[in-house]
Amino acid sequence: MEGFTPDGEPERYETTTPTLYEWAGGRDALIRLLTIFYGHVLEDPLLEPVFRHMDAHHAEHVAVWLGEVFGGPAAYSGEHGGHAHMIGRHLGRGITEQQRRRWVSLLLDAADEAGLPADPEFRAAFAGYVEWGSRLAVLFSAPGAEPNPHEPVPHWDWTMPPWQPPAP
Ligand code: HEM
Repeated sequence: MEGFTPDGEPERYETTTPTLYEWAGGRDALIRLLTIFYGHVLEDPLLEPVFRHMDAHHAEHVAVWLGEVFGGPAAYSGEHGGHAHMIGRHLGRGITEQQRRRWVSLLLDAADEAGLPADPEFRAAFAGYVEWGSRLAVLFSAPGAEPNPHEPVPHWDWTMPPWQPPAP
């Protein structure tokens, strides 16, 4: 990475950028986030009918998915059926744009409530993924959609890495 000395001279230094998973707080933080989120989903008139019969472990499974996407353990691929399984859970559901918007809005609110890092860099990456992924969910769920089940679980990264002080 390149920075500048106090005299304005270029200076090179090494930093290790943490994964989004680590920055978020790891598994516990994601479980807290998704538990809070799906609690609110079930109180929401637009989303409750969609999630009324969700699996008892749904929040945990989506936390594991997000963990893998954000650079944590590849546990969704290893233990939960990977990308193909996630796609299969959305097929034929006909998710509307209004429902997608509400889903995104509640998840961003839940990030505050769960105390996820509020720095602009983390939230930009988080919101970017949620916007992208939720639009894909709408496409996967549309009548006649035939998404490719062989794709791997996506990996999301910083759009703008967090600033970290140079190593001494
Ligand atoms: C970034 C966006 C999204 C991600 C990452 C995501 C992720 C997932 C995953 C991983 C599963 C499978 C969970 C398991 O293995 O048991 C799932 C299921 C499901 N998703 Fe999504 N999803 C997204 C957006 C949405 C949206 C916008 C809706 C609807 C408004 C939705 C509705 C559902 C439903 C109804 C299920 C099945 C729940 C059950 O019966 O257990 N998803 N989602």
